[in-house]
Amino acid sequence: MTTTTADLADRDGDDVRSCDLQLRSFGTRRVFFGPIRTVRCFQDNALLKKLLSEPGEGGVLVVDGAGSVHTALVGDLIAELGRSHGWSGIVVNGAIRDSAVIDGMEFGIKALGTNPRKSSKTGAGEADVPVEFGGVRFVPGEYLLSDHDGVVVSRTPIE
Ligand SMILES: O=C([O-])CC(=O)C(=O)O
Repeated sequence: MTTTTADLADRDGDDVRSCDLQLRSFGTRRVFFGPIRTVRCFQDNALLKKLLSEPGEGGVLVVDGAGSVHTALVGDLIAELGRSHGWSGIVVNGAIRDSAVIDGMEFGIKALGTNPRKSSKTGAGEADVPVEFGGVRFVPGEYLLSDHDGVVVSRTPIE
């Protein structure tokens, strides 16, 4: 991977699909990319835990938690599930916890922030549907690159 999000912004100009949210970075993998899978949920993390327990095949899980930072959608155990199942990283429109541990993990996470309060575990939500936040539509099967400058989505694979 030599392409940066700034390269994609230059390539696509006004059409660049760059997320406007100023997400915080966690984990040692500060650059991650791959095909998109999605979960939409609200303060409930059973569904995303299920997906991260399946082979990730280098994908990026985009979690639309509706911007709620009231509960943590990801903690160190769920992050480790994703890392060990071959996911490249997770982008969360919501909060995480156990951030000190996650910061030492070879994994990539971007999230709005942190909150130690746990989420419910009913499985409510939807998987693999298009989600939208920060002015970007995240479409399952399209490609996402996250680096030091931001998060950008592309219809074509990023190399
Ligand atoms: O289980 C949770 O709700 C999140 C968590 O603490 C973890 O992943 O370690």
